[in-house]
Amino acid sequence: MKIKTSIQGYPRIGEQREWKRNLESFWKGEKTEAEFEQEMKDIRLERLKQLQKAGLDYIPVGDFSYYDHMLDTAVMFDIIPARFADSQPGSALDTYFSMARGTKGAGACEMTKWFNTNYHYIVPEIEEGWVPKVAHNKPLADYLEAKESLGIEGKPVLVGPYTFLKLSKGFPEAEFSRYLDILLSLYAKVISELTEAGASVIQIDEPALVQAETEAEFHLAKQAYENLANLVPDASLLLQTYFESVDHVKTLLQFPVKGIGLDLVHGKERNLQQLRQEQIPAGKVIALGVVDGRNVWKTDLEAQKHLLQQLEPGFAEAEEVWIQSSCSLLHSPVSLKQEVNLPAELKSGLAFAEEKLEELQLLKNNYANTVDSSWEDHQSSLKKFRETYQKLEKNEEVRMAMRPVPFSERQSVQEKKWRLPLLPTTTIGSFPQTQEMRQARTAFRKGSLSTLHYERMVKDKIADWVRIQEEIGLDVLVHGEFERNDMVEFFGEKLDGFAVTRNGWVQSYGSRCVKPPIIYTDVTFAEPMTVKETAYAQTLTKKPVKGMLTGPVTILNWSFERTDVPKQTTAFQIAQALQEEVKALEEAGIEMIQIDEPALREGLPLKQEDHCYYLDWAVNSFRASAEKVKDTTQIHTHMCYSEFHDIIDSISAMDADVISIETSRSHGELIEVFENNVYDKGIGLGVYDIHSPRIPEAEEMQEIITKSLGVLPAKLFWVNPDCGLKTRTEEETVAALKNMQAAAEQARNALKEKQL
Ligand SMILES: Nc1nc2c(c(=O)[nH]1)N[C@@H](CNc1ccc(C(=O)N[C@@H](CCC(=O)N[C@@H](CCC(=O)N[C@@H](CCC(=O)O)C(=O)O)C(=O)O)C(=O)O)cc1)CN2
Ligand code: MET
Ligand SMILES: [Zn+2]
Repeated sequence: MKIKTSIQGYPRIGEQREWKRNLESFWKGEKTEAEFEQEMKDIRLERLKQLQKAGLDYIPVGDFSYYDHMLDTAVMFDIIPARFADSQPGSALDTYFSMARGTKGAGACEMTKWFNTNYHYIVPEIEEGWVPKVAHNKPLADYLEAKESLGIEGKPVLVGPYTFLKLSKGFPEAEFSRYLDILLSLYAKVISELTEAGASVIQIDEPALVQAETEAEFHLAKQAYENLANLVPDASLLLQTYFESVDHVKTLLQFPVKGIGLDLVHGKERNLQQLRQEQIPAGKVIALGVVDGRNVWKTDLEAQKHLLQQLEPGFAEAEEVWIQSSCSLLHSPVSLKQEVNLPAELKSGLAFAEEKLEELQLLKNNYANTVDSSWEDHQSSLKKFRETYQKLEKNEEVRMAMRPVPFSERQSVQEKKWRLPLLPTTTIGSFPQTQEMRQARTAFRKGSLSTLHYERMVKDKIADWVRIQEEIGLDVLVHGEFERNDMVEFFGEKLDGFAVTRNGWVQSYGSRCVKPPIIYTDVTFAEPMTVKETAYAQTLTKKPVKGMLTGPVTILNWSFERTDVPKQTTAFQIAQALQEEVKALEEAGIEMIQIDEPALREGLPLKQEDHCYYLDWAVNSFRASAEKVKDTTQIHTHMCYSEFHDIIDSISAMDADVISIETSRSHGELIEVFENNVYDKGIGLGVYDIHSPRIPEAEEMQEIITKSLGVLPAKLFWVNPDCGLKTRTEEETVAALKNMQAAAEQARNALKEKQL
């Protein structure tokens, strides 16, 4: 068996987030385009050198991006909405970033989650007037650059046509096949140029195939690849799937491509079961994801070796067997090298992107031979970790959780208690995190700023923003989350059972990164986490201050979770810990509490058949965190950045008194849901996009409010932005919120007039 190593992609951000810094300083105008491009090239080549040094047999090229690989693909095919083409006298790079971030004249393209990850992609908008063409063969440029600069024979990586179109919008659903054909001719051009330039294998990513659950859908994809094979008969394509199993492995093996890639970590059982029954056709390549590409745990190489050995008979005719990560390492932190503060026993159980490359190499080198000492070291440090942490001490019994009194009864007692105006205004929690605040936090961590000084700064910020909110006239205030680095990491630092890293950054969207905490043992409440800041804010105003927590499902989904404990067990443990925080807030007089669950939808399994089970335990975990409050205590939740249409019943089952939900980047598509689905609790539909620096006019927001009031009762409707404001400047925030308040007041007046 000829074993080769490969990965589907590697982090872009660099060991010290050089990539992020370069982007942000360019956006601020601190760098010329030429300087920016040069720095990006340096980062890109440095990264390739590293992959080369690691001894990978197939090095991905073209997965590097200035923002997002879906956006790259759209721009490559000249899929640029007219609003940008028209309003942009600048360079191609300006247009590219305008699509991602919006400009004064044109709202940004929609952004949404990449399958079930915390990575966001830019949704391509294929408009009526699109003239199909290959504007710029970016993978070719990247392939040639690697070859010419470093002598690397790279493996170009493309988002496949089926997946690309599945994730695009703007064209009629019924014309999917027609658009797919158009795209195929463009892909053929890109691929044939790559092949002519010498690319010996091209990875073509089709993660959407894991969601093709019917034979018909699979057939459509197969047909597309048959057409593509006719257009580029000489190309050597490796069709890569990941994040789940494929329902029809047998059919996939019949696609006219050189090789197929399967995920043997996520969707392991279903993929294995099918693979065991197949013989890989002669001359094909089979690529197996055996190292988890999106979690941080060391791979049990012994187990993976055993797995490969079991499968080996089916590979007798295969030309090559690739062992690789389960998906692109884009979703992994970069390197464990800098994690000097983690307990040794924990660190011995971890592997980040760089270490995962070593694992692949180890597995390859020790597959046939007797094992060497580095293999033994690897396995024994994994064993040390397991012995120290893996035993669960507190196996929380997962049980049904529910507030004792239904919303219909809570509503009237809450109305009496809170006496809010019609269409109350509020925000989602965070206010701008200034550079100053972040630097102070970093200094505080390092010990160069005293606790007293740091806490004073936080308090001052809270006081400033309570005043600003009162001046604007908002009805329900927040403290602003200035003490938090991130809505999940912050709780990871305070709860027991979590570890936080120093530099374990992962790209979330654009230049924005997150540092997911690591859940390595039982999760428990240690001490109040948010009471001090919230209660302080409440002393400064007569208006209600809404407490702000991150929900159990979101904490779980945005952390690196244990893979040996069922998710619902961990989620329920987190919920129990949060319940104590909720109680502490209530005792401190905070009786409006928001428990954010932006990641609830993203955690939805990719297969339809697994949805019910997930939603049941996820919704129940949320309810468990809020279960023990007084009837008058108003529980809010917040969700953003996802398609909510299909889970609206589960959202209702969360039983929050008020939900705020993102709508503006999807241009009000969510609003239509409420025409059929009666959502009968308080709801705020986001009236403006906070991820863009653009300041919305009051009229635009009033229009969204009016449209929403066509389908939702005014009595239940709240006015708020799409999400938290931590990424915006103070100036942008104040201006936008003033307009929002004006929009709400205009809408209130209009309602009153109607009633007269
Ligand atoms: N976990 C998570 N997932 C999420 C979201 C979220 O908020 N959290 N929101 C949605 C959108 N995603 C987002 C993801 C990241 C950020 C974001 O602002 N990230 C920051 C980092 C946040 C952070 O942890 N900041 C640290 C700062 C650490 C730091 O970089 N300090 C500097 C110094 C300060 C500076 O120069 O800025 C240093 O040490 O060098 C802190 O505040 O303590 C960034 O990339 O810039 C926003 C939204 C979906 N997924
Ligand atoms: C990604 S959801 C963010 C919710 C959080 N309370 C904030 O305002 O930042
Ligand atoms: Zn949000």
